[in-house]
Amino acid sequence: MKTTQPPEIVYKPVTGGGSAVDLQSLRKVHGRGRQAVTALHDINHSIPSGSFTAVMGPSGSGKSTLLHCAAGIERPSSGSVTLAGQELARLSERQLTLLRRDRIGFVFQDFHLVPALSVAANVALPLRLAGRRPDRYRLEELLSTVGLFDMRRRRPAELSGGQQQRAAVARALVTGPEVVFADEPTGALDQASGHDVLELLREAVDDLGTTVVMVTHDPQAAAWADEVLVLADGRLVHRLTGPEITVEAIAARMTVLRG
Ligand SMILES: Nc1ncnc2c1ncn2[C@@H]1O[C@H](COP(=O)(O)OP(=O)(O)OP(=O)(O)O)[C@@H](O)[C@H]1O
Repeated sequence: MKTTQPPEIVYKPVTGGGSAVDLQSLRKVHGRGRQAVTALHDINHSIPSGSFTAVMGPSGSGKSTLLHCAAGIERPSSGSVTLAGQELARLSERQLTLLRRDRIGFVFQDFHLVPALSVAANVALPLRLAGRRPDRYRLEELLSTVGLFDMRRRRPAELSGGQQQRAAVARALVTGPEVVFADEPTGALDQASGHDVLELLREAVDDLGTTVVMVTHDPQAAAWADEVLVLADGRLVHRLTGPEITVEAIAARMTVLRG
């Protein structure tokens, strides 16, 4: 019997100047009927390849929903998302899983490290899951970059929160992803540890050409970005770029929204 396999993804490399994430008329409704909540209304935005974007907005404004739709974790209700050159609606679940595994990195507020594995094994995990043998030299270089080489044999519980998050950033970068999505990566950290994590994300953009998209509540964290998107009630209500981005300007914008 002839079986029809979904075609493997043909990756279009995202080249300089292109967009890493493209959102067209993106709309997301959670739930149905009377329970329905429109979390995103008609969002149009392109995130340039090799840039650092911060997504801000009051609680419930749609930040996580935007991140999840852009990363292919949630399907939009309508509109389109193009991520790393792929229009997500055209991909099967398996293709989407492969795209996320091979081309995308994730960093979460609460680290999501595997407690039973060493730091080195946690960092190498995305490669193992992809059936790729980690290159020892590259892995050690990455562990050194995030300042964890000497701690590589420890378990996550033997690290501070900041060290755990640096391990999580290394894990997100180990496959050489085009886009890293970070959901409140400094939310559980003190200021000094948060600074270290933001510096690593900034270096990934500047040195490796990675695109970083980060949800944050913190104007200090958002000030590391090249562009700050501000959401309110599921709409993109403001953008700050370049010299407009200062901690004070971001904080002032958030204060206006909180009323
Ligand atoms: N699974 C869901 N089912 C129903 N409503 C949802 C669901 N997820 C989110 N929502 C609603 O969608 C809206 C946007 O939620 P979202 O989590 O994206 O906001 P957020 O800006 O990330 O909030 P926070 O800063 O509090 O994390 C909110 O009104 C929320 O209650």
